[in-house]
Amino acid sequence: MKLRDLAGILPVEASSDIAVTGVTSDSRQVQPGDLFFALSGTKTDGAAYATEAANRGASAVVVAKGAQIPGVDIPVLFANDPRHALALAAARFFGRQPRTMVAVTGTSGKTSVAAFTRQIWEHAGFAAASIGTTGVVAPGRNEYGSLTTPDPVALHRLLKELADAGVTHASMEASSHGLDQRRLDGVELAAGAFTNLGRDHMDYHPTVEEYHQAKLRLFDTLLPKGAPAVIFADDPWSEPTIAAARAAGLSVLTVGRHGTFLELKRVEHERHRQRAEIMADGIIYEIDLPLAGDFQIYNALVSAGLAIATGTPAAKALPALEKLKGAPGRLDLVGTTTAGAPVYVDYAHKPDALENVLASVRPFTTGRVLVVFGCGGDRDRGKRPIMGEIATRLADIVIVTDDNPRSEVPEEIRAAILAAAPGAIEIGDRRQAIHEAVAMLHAGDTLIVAGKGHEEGQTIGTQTLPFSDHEEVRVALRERAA
Ligand SMILES: CC(=O)N[C@H]1[C@@H](OP(=O)(O)OP(=O)(O)OC[C@H]2O[C@@H](n3ccc(=O)[nH]c3=O)[C@H](O)[C@@H]2O)O[C@H](CO)[C@@H](O)[C@@H]1O[C@H](C)C(=O)N[C@@H](C)C(=O)N[C@H](CCC(=O)O)C(=O)O
Ligand SMILES: Nc1ncnc2c1ncn2[C@@H]1O[C@H](COP(=O)(O)OP(=O)(O)OP(=O)(O)O)[C@@H](O)[C@H]1O
Ligand SMILES: N[C@H](CCC[C@H](N)C(=O)O)C(=O)O
Ligand SMILES: [Mg+2]
Repeated sequence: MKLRDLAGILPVEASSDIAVTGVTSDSRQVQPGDLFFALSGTKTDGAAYATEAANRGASAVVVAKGAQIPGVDIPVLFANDPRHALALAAARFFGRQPRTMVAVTGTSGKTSVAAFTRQIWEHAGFAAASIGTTGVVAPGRNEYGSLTTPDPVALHRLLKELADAGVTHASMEASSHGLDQRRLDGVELAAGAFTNLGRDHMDYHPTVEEYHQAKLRLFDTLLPKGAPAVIFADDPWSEPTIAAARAAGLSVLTVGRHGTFLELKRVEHERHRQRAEIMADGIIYEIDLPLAGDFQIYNALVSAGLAIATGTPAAKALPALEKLKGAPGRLDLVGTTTAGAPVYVDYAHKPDALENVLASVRPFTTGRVLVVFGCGGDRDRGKRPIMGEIATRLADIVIVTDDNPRSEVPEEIRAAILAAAPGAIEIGDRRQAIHEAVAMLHAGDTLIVAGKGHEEGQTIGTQTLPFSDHEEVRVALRERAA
């Protein structure tokens, strides 16, 4: 590609035949010929690395208008919004994406909705992929992920690979960080979805309103006019989201008890399944959803809404719900004690999710609900006492442990939770906490190990040690049975 091929995105001269052999926003990754985007970030300013990028052979550098930049002997291009320009440039550079792409935002349920939408499409016969917190899943491909919404360069490289491999449909998670940092600005979206809004990432967004505004970018900025916006209708934040989507000229499709596109007429929650009556276009579908957790029917409705909105007939999409498999680590039944007490691993690491998961196992627990959880270090400190209070209110036995303390002192994180969790037991070592909890189980009890879900490591300081809640639960159950 030539620099002039980025016309319309960057102020390039029509005659600029400088070769661009890649795009990157990290000076450490610059290869000769790359176009370097100097981004101002949360820790540092990429402009400070322009010289390093030039020394490594960058073809040109893009900086924000008005930014201070050291003198370099390569062309310097100015952009109003360099992150937006990077996303568009990455899309143009890689050039291909699956034809039908959808993105889902919301505080909880994104990973589940992305996974369910892929499964419904697969069921309808499409080559489909999902991209998000748990990684990339596509035909012949299943990779562990890191970011929920990958950075634009990684994202568009991936989208090209998927398209080249014949994937026609892809669902992705749009995190509030991803939306705010313009990571998906270059993706052509056929539809978008909203699940719900609760407290999350208060270390990044100053207020809940601003957090909501970041999520709304999907609807008011990214989706093309007239595109379908599938919105869960029963959340306190549904109304303002619907209003914003309408104002942006989208075709609003609501799902849930208050939904008109997919109306939930009746639902019976059972321990490992939900039986639901869903009305679509005047026809009632009786669905037996094989997943634990009251909230999964809502995620299933949003997913079916996305599949139908992008062309899968309701008569195919809704029956596909009967075959859904949960995303890894989302109210995932790992095993039961010999007396039949179930142990679930769940990714609830924020207040609303913890509240939902504990509330949804209570009706099926004749004995006690036990919960093992902690809060991540270098993340929102405000949620710690809130989660302590929720656990104490909704569980009978609360064990507070560590969950990725990162650079913080683990005892201090635990103390912040314990301050609002009278009677809770403190066991810092997560392995020991899980083993002790499993040892406490009697017939009729339910244990939830919350916070890490699919994660495969425990980050202490800057080191990530291998750790899996699934594995520890399995070992503890085996030891107990022996
Ligand atoms: C806080 C945050 O979101 N940071 C993201 C952001 O980094 P940043 O721009 O703030 O980085 P920075 O360190 O200040 O550096 C500024 C710029 O200088 C560049 N640089 C830096 C050093 C150098 O030597 N040379 C150089 O060029 C950097 O590459 C960067 O472009 O942009 C980077 C590129 O896209 C991301 O990798 C990075 O994610 C970090 C690793 C992260 O942990 N993000 C988490 C919080 C996150 O995004 N989470 C969400 C939601 C999770 C969920 O709830 O599911 C997600 O989507 O995963
Ligand atoms: N619709 C929902 N409403 C409330 N809680 C939910 C819902 N869906 C999932 N949860 C809870 O949130 C946890 C995370 O679910 P999921 O991974 O699907 O959401 P997410 O939005 O991708 O979260 P993250 O941003 O952490 O990746 C689940 O383990 C469950 O406890
Ligand atoms: N993507 C989220 C996941 C947090 C999961 C929890 N296990 C923690 O480490 O806090 C984050 O990085 O904030
Ligand atoms: Mg997710």
